[in-house]
Amino acid sequence: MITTLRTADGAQVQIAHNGAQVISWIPANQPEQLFLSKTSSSDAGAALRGGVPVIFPQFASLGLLPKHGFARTQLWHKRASDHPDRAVFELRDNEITRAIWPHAFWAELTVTLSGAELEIELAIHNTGNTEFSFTCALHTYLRVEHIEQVRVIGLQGTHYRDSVIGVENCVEMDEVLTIHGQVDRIYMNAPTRLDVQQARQRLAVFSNGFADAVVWNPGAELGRTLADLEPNGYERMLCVEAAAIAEPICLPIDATWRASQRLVVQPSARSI
Ligand SMILES: O=P(O)(O)OC[C@H]1O[C@@H](O)[C@H](O)[C@@H](O)[C@@H]1O
Repeated sequence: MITTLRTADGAQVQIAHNGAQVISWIPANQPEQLFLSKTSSSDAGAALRGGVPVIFPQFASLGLLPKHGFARTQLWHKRASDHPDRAVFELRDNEITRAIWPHAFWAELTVTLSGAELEIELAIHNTGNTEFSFTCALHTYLRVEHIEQVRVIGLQGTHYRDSVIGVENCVEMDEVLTIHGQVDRIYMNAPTRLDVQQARQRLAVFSNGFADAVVWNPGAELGRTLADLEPNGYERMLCVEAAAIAEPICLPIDATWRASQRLVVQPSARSI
């Protein structure tokens, strides 16, 4: 099932209830901003390759749980919203989640749309009687014209883990990051604003409450091995993820943690 929100000025976002996964975002008078692979798996229990998968309670294979946790493959429940430009989804622990991760929780994803902006907020609440910790991410697949022409600005001086070669504590030297081949990095304590520049637009990626940022592109070789990535799909996508990985979030009983990612598009290289 898919929920579509539209604003009066023509912006539109689509969210699949499976995974509470945003799968399309078209700002007012702009082209589609999110990548969604044409060969995504439609199998129940599989996440779509693209949009904004919600990663919880474990990022990647950095722990004992299944890769990227279970939130992206669970069916979320859409709540009634009092705002036409906002959709709210929730997921509570159930038999499947407890078999993987023995904690009582409630997760809420709030998607808010306005003319040139999309905001996605993730909230996690501990409803159990022991504290727990988790890692998480909003695994945003940006749609790009061509990966080799994309410029990511804002990471210079930030420490990162290079997950391709498994090396910790690298430092980003470049003022402008360009992508050539496989890139898989966790930038720690990343700036709260990154800019993704292309010939015809600039996208500002703001994060609030997520300490880390992940930049991922599989490159040609790994891309070919991903059955759900369309041929040469790596050329048309770049993941810029808002994440909490390096310092897992420790949530006491009855506490709530919230963090968000906000995307703002501008047609030219003007600053926002
Ligand atoms: O193929 P998946 O499970 O969707 O994961 C995609 C990628 O997600 C990224 O966030 C990770 O940094 C990569 O290591 C991983 O390969």
